[in-house]
Amino acid sequence: MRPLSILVALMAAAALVVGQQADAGGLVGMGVIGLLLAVVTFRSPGLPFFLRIFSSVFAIEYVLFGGAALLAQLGWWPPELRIPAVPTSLPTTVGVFGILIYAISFVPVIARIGRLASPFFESDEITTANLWPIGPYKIRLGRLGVALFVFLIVLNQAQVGITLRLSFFNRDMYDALQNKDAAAFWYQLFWVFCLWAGIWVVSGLIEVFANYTILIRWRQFMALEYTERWLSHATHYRIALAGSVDNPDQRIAEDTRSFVNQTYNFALPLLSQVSTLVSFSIILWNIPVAFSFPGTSLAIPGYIFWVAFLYAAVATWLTHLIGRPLINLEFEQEKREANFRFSLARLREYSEQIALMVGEPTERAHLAERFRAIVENFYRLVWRRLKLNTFTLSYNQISVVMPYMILAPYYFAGTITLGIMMQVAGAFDRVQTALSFIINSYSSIAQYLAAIGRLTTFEKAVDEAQHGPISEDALGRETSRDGNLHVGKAVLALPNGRPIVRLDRLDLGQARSTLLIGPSGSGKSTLFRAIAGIWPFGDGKVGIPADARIMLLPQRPYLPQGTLRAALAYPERESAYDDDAIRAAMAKVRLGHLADRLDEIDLWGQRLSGGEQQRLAVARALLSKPDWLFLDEATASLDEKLEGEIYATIDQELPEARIVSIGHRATLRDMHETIVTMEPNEDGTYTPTRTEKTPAA
Ligand SMILES: Nc1ncnc2c1ncn2[C@@H]1O[C@H](COP(=O)(O)OP(=O)(O)OP(=O)(O)O)[C@@H](O)[C@H]1O
Repeated sequence: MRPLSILVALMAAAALVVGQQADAGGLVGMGVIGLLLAVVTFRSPGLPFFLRIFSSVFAIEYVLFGGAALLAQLGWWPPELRIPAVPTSLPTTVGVFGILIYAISFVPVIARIGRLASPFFESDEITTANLWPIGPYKIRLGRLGVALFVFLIVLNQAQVGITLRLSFFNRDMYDALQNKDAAAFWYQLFWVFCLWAGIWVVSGLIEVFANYTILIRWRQFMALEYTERWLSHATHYRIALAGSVDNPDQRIAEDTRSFVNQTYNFALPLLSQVSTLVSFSIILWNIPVAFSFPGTSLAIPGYIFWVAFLYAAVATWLTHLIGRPLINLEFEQEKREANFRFSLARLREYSEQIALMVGEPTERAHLAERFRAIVENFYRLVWRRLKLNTFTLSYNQISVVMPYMILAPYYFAGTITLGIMMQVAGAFDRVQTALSFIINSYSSIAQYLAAIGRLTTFEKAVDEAQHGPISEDALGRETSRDGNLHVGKAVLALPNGRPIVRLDRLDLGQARSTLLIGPSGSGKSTLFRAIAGIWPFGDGKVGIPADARIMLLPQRPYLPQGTLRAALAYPERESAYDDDAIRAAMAKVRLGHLADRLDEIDLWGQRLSGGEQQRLAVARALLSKPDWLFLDEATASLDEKLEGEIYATIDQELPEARIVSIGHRATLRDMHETIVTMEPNEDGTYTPTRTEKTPAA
């Protein structure tokens, strides 16, 4: 950025010197703006990367256009080019844009957009791009993103240039019509129009391709990045426990898409609207139509421009007043839609349980309730949109005739030609469309802001789960040196802060197997969760032997989508174990009858019986051979005999592993060396206490 800011400063200084000598106010203005631009360009490394892209583009354009304007001023502009000389207003305008970007970066919502959008453009990931005619080549994803984005910015500005050129075609064509000059008319139509319209079409096609490419890559990057952060360190579980954000799935799937599309759909059109505004404003400013304050001879410079400007500015302000409540309504709508989807997904997941309980009427009522919430908010949205549309539609209609109403008296008086009137009508339309960009896209702005809000709260929740009050560090981990696993000086609490387990020290692993028993709700599973490092509420230390591999089998194991083999290998990949090892493990947990269906894809979580699912989970442990195996009522669905056999298998197959079980059955006592009981305290908490082992009755 530094070399660029020096270049800008040099150009500004040159403009000031030449401007001063030639007494050219335009050049002096360009120089002053340039100096300011040099300062903000110098400071722009402090901006989010995404905004820096814009500010660099403007700084480069300032230098290029500024150089051209300077040449023109010095009379060195080559006439052979047959291109009109660059006016000083062009570099001045892009300079103002550059300064504006810096200024708006302090607006909180813009800073937030910059922060959310930047990681894609900074990504170091290597990817393959297919660029015709070069073919596929490797490039950093961030670089590809920046290249495409800059290309699209420049293309958009070029398109503004083409529209500007076509507005002159309009003027010349109407003048030819008015003068009944057939040759000039056909020349304009065939040569001027066809050429520029052709360029316009081709640039539009290129834009569509570049646009879709950047959008899908950007979205892919964001969705994967959010998924990774959500999944790492059991963040998804902790966020759900803390209840800090609703529907994270919607945020990853829908809001990233909405953010990427809308950021693009606002940034570029906004840029081209502002460029349009500036370039067509110049046309309006120079229209030879005078208006004096009544009773005086004081003329208003740029009268038509001011009319267009005030007309659109007042309308934009009114739109904002009418449309503001849409932002919250859109936010609420998305939330209610996501709640409805979530309820449907849960119904599918618990389909069997619901069918067995004949819970369909209750489910139907619940779903109807959720949909009623959608409809309720939807009507509020429609009502608000109706109010907004009443205004915008009327406004758009009035805008069609507005310029003619203003200009007709001048045309009839012969002050302006038909061509000029038509050109001004077109320019008026462009200027007011550019200014009413906000008016016409207020609903999408509301949706955009809602998506930004949801992504920001999601990021905050992820951050808290990883570094804040509900992070892994809440119940700190340490390395145990004696080979045992211990929990020391700990208080485990509920999400609302109520303590449920207190203990000074609990050592596990001195005995090969330990059974944890106690009343229901006394915090046994919570203690397991704390040992696994996923319970964020409370205080204390959990000591784990270095490099110890821990596996925890819950009462209801999770079976992923896909083949039975994938379910057995989970959490490893499907191909992690060879066929023989898998079949042997299945036989040991009495699942041999399923050995032929290993590669069948099914909803295994709904297909297998509860006992089969629990044995499948034990087979995972046999395959993975952990150092520590925690079973949280992991065999509760088996009959006592089978449970005994499974424990004997674990004993035999994992001779090195330490086993810790939670279970209520008396027969389990015989299968463990020591017993730890959750003893009640006076304050309603429980403390795990080692107890004498008495044989089962
Ligand atoms: N996410 C949660 N939010 C609020 N309360 C919770 C949460 N998880 C557990 N609890 C509460 O914490 C207490 C201990 O639960 P835990 O599952 O640890 O008990 P447990 O001893 O394993 O019970 P059981 O023998 O019935 O399985 C219970 O009162 C339970 O309702």
